[in-house]
Amino acid sequence: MALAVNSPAFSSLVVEPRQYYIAAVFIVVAAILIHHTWSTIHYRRARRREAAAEPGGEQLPPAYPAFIPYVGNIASFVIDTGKFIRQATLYHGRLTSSKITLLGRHLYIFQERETISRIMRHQDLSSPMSLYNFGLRYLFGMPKAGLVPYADDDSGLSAKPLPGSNVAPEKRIDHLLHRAYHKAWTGSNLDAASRRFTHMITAQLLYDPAEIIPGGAWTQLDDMFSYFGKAVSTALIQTIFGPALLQLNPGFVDDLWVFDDGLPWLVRKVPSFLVPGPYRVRSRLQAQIRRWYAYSRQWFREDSIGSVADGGGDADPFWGSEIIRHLHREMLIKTKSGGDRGNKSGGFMDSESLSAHDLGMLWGSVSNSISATMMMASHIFRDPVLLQRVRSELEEQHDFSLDSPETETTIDFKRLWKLPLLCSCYAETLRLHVEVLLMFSSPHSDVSLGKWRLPRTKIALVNTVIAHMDEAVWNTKGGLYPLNTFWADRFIVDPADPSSGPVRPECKPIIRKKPWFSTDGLDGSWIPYGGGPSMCPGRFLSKTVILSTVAILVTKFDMDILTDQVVRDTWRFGLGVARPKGKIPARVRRREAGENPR
Ligand code: HEM
Repeated sequence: MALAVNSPAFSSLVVEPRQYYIAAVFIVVAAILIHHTWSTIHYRRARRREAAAEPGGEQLPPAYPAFIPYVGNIASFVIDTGKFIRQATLYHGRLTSSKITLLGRHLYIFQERETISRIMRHQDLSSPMSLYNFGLRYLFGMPKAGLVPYADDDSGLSAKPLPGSNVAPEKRIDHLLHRAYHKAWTGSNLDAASRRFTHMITAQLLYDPAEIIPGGAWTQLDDMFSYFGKAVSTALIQTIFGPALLQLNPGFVDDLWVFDDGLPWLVRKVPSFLVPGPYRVRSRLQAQIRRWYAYSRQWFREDSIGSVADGGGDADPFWGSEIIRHLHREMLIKTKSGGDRGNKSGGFMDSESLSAHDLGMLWGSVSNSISATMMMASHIFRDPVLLQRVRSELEEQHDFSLDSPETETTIDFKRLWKLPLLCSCYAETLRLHVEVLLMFSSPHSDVSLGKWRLPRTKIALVNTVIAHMDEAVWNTKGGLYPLNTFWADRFIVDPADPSSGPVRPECKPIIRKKPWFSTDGLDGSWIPYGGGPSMCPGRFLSKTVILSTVAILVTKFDMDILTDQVVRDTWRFGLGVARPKGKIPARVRRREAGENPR
């Protein structure tokens, strides 16, 4: 029997397009839910197997559940990276390690303390070149040609190339750079740079020709963070890069701040047609750096090095310091015609790429140091008792007081390093505020990390925040000083008080007579500068920058911070030392010699 097309029976058999869509959506949702349930069951089983595993049994960290295969955990990772990593590495209240998937790419997050210690001691692990490539390309705008030497180098950063690598010694860009940084900021060069910095920051903070903060009177600052932060930027840039860069480009420091604000867009790879601002300021900064190159190439002479007016040591008024001269000698492509284009006969990159590299170095050193300095200062100024204790320690143990002469550099950075309370505040600031995802990789062979294994070429992540908040390690004095709060004395071990010190009382030796600053027992737990061969080479200069600036601020200024609403900017997670969201208004007063402490 034939069915008429326009009959009611026929139309009841016809499926409307809308019904197709509904069925398709239903199938997709069902598939997503099935995948999530399956991956959750798999994850839990793996965790149970982990708990039952014999000691020494080595396995891959289990995959953290995701809704959609391939896409994996990308949405949670991008929206709130810090929160997601915490969730992915906590199982039944215990820190652990997991594999996550981001658009088909597998990453391994390791968070147990013992595993972090092993990572930091492992000679085959160093920062992955893919990280450098990502940072230099997307954050600092290095052209593709400049990235090639990084991509080609799988030899690691240590003096001995990684087993399995065949990179020629002169092409080992990772090692050559790391060695140069190390030389720049240790030994006599570190002493000279520290002296230059303390000299310049004293000048920046104590001489205020525009009288923005006149002596004696209270002045309201719209944002104390940016006012004092700019002084630190200027002093640190001059210490490393010399005075010419800023003299030629008076807007450079302001541009660097604007760039810093835009970095969260760049790190998420949001294209320039959607957010043109950060790309524009980045190009402007690179052009300013190249203008400085041209000027310094023209005027620098070997006998410019070491002039007393520029701070002596390795300083010169054009390139600033030996590390910058070294980078220009060794990194820039050498050509027969003497410029940086034409027939190549050595070096790694042209001026355009080098200006992206230098922008990265400028930002990395300046942004982290400013944030750490201002966070440490604001913790001290917020607590009048602590402020008084820090002032007294500086006066009694360092002879640095309100009455110290301002006409010369009065800060002795080596003595600052010996002040237990100041150093404890410094270490506690970094514990509380450094938010970095450390990355490690082994290009040639799988790496054994105790109970876990990291496959070759895969990337391992360590979140400093989780390590810095590990209840199993850190001392809270029985819960009196929770780990999400600032406890100025956390890093002081007092022989008279068995419950003192940074690590839980049951795991520390007490051997001295006087209270002292200590990071003993914190392997894999206090890692603001990373660890192992790739640890931050600027950490010693950074400590001097932070301690000397805070010493001057607390001694020579009074400050009332006018807001309690300091909210951590989660949008910036992973970009170094966390800084507050929004401005920090403050009432500031220059203290005058001879006046009584408040
Ligand atoms: C509070 C301030 C600072 C913090 C928290 C910090 C932290 C870090 C971290 C976590 C790394 C990566 C380490 C790794 O890959 O394992 C790093 C690398 C680096 N830091 Fe710092 N840093 C600070 C200040 C400085 C300063 C002042 C300088 C320069 C004087 C500097 C120069 C560098 C350089 C050049 C690298 C790359 C090292 C390499 O390629 O071998 N940092 N820093």
